[in-house]
Amino acid sequence: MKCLSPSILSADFANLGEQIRVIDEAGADYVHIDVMDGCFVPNISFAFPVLKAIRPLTERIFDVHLMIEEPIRYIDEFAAAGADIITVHAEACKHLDRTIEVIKEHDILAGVALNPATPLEAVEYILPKVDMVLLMTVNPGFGGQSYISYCTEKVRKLKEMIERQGLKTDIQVDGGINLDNVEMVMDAGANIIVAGSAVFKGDVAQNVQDFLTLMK
Ligand SMILES: O=C(CO)[C@H](O)[C@H](O)COP(=O)(O)O
Repeated sequence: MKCLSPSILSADFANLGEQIRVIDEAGADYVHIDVMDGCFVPNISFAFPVLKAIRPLTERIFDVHLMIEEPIRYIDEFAAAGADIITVHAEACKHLDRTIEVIKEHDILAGVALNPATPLEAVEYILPKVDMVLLMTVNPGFGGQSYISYCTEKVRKLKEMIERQGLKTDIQVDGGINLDNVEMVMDAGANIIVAGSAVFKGDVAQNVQDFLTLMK
């Protein structure tokens, strides 16, 4: 299953509700919600109040990417605010296994994310417990950066690791994905595509449709 997950970090916040309606009507599968704490990453974005405000606007999957230190402290709040998937960074968790367990207790999907330079071994043992691995393809913190080319090989190796373990874990890529490189990352094995600036710059509905056409 291939899914497009537009990152609202790049949306026009003054018209956030309207932008969510546009991506929903254009057929985006997920809404990617980047939560940043100014500590794990050098930027601060938004959290529960924004999730709660936009939750009634769409039934699309809320794909919540927590770029925060020790996310275990806030899993209950994000689940209550309407998250369908919560992804935490392996680098941000003292106890990754316990954090994943807490997400699963809410009967929602659990993901684990890795920064570009973090080796895949960091997820080897947790793979059977997670629904998705998010490979960052830029250094997290900001939209609009360029794709880091060594990440393509990393996606391929993750796909092999997943297959070796007999699993069907989703592979999400996030950062610098656009209409020119989306087929390359899908060929490498990614099936959940996050795109921020490539969706929200210009004609948002057309951009979603262009991605979905290439992702068929
Ligand atoms: O997680 C993120 C930043 O940390 C964003 O989701 C990501 O950068 C998407 O933005 P763009 O597609 O513009 O690169």
